[in-house]
Amino acid sequence: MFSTVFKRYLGRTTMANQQLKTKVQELIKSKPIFVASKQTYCPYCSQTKNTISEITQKAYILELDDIDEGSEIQDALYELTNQRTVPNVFIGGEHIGGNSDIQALKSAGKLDAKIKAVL
Ligand SMILES: N[C@@H](CCC(=O)N[C@@H](CS)C(=O)NCC(=O)O)C(=O)O
Repeated sequence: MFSTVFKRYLGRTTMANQQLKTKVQELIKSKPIFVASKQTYCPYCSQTKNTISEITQKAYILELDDIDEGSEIQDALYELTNQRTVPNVFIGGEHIGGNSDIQALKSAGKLDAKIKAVL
């Protein structure tokens, strides 16, 4: 009995996570710039958002600490990118990485063109 209930619960959970993962994948594909962020305590997120906002206001920003499904979305992003930390940035559907990757692109003089190419 317990095992049946547990399996049903697990099955639903897996399905929900798969649906969420698919939703996240769709967002990443459809948004020119996608940033998973945490607004309450993450200085790396602030720096990334500031850097991107110097180039465009069109970034799609998901504040994971501001939404109910935030931690499940963080799990989905981990499965998709092997990166659990925020910020987690995609440009034109391509996984860029975190703030250090954004700052490295900026320092190399490549961020501006990379962003403008997908807008
Ligand atoms: N090297 C990373 C550092 C990012 C980082 O450490 N982010 C922290 C928040 S400031 C994090 O994701 N901690 C785990 C969590 O919040 O779940 C980068 O450049 O983006």
